[in-house]
Amino acid sequence: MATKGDSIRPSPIQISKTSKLVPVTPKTVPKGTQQVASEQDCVGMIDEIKGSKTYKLGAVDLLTKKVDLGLSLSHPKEVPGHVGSEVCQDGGLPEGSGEEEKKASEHGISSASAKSSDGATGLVKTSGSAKVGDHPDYTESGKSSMCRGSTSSDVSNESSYSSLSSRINRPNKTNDIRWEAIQAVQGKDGVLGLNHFRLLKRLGCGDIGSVYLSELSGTRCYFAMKVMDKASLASRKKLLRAQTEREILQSLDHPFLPTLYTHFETDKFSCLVMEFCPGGDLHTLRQRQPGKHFTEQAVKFYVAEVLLALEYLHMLGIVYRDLKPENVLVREDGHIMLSDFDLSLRCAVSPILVKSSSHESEPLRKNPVYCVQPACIEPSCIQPSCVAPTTCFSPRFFSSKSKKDRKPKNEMGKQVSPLPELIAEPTNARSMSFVGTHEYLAPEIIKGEGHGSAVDWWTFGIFLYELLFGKTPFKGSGNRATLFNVVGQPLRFPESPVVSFSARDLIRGLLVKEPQQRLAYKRGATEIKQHPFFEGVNWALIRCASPPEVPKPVEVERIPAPTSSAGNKPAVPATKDQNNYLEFDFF
Ligand SMILES: Nc1ncnc2c1ncn2[C@@H]1O[C@H](COP(=O)(O)OP(=O)(O)OP(=O)(O)O)[C@@H](O)[C@H]1O
Repeated sequence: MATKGDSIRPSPIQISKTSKLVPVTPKTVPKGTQQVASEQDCVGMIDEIKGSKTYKLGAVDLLTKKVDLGLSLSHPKEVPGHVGSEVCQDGGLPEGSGEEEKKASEHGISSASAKSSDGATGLVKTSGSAKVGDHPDYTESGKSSMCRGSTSSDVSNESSYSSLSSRINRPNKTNDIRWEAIQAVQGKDGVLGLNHFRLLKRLGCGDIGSVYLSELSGTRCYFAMKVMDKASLASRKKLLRAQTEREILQSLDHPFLPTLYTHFETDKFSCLVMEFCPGGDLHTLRQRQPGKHFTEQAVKFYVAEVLLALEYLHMLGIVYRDLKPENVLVREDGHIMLSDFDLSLRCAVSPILVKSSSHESEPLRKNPVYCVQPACIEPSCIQPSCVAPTTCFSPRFFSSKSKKDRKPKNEMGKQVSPLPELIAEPTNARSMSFVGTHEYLAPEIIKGEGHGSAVDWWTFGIFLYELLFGKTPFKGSGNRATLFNVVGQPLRFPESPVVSFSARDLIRGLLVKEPQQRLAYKRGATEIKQHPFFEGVNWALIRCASPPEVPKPVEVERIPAPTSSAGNKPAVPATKDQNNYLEFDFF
């Protein structure tokens, strides 16, 4: 949600492996961490990318020249960072939730998802405002709905699937009032649809859809609903991306990753209902800091949480591939949520328990403790309850003691690493896709050498650098120059702000151009957690630590719903064809 700020990045790029990316040989682009690639080498490399068919479709036009495609967006103010390859074609706000079935069907909502006749009752007819985060009045238990299937005969297969998927047990959501509210409505009405929600405000627009702040009608439970226009996805060949994102979201249950409360389809739209993060994203938050960079303590907090999220994803065989501050959202409690999985790669993973909770160190190649299935790429194969070690955090996150008061290292070791050590690094994954955001692209992606999970550790290094210094290390005057720098320029640190030796040392370890030499290549997040930068972090309990900043509750204006006599204005916003989104027209 990088709506403001001085550095608006282009949207990520993606060229699938079917594009004719010709890997650059070591001869053309020198390997090694400190070698400098000549401009000629990189020109050759980029020309080869440019020559591919996919390039001509637009995605990598960003490498060499600015394309205006993204500038035709209807809401340029709301979608900065998206001057990239694709126009946001989500078709605007979907049909009015809570509107009568007739109107809904006129505008493309299937009778299945719009069938609830009490949709209108969900419209709040009082004025005033409510704070997001207030506990809802809603008290009905959803538990009885857990085993009830949809009774609707006209729901699509996908809708039925979504209602089933939302019943997956998620231990992290046991006491979540939103979860219960969704379950209760599902139990009452069967499959959820747009008519169950009030779309209050557009939060932003990505490459494959728009995200709206939504209220589950009558519950004061707020969600972020990602709405994707299916026809647009199909015509732009983005269906697979959308499906990947949905399947990944369905498999997650982690405090720093999004909860997918439900998913449903209408004739026209595919909708993902997720947790709403009122704190915006770290890119926007960083711009508000003095000097436009975070303090080292704040950085330690944010990157530690991101690290745990990445560790969990790797355990599931998911290479995230798009880490950047824009994708790290701040929840209402100030903790983070990594969002946006449409560029992620799913692959096989073979977790190895290298150390049990005592300090044994013999590698256990069988995995009796964890039940992540080796080589299982289907999220449904993974039991969320098997990954408990990554879900606990520390109330005393930062060591507040002075150096002389600190316990000897071995005692600290006992305090901070009592957990078993598990390596679940999908290092053998190989993708030839050209995906990511220029300033964050790993050298092996740019060189087309094939990449695996080590790209996430590279981007983690860039992310750490940007939060600390307020800029990324290899940014050039344009995208092309940035790519040259990533591949060939050595890492340098600015003189200010002053950053600790351990932070710089960690960045140096992560931003090694050769993936095999990079920190965490072999043992994943475990290697990073043990770096002195994180000394004193109690990984098991970070969730209870005080965040650097807790967002103010968002005021949601309760605009009275129009009565049926106020019908001279359309109850739904205009579509993009009318080139005029009327977001608040109805609400
Ligand atoms: N759960 C959420 N809570 C609050 N805002 C969100 C949430 N999810 C997404 N957003 C905001 O909505 C906007 C669109 O998000 P979305 O994930 O669709 O795309 P994106 O991250 O901009 O990029 P991409 O093009 O890779 O999909 C972003 O600005 C994001 O910050």
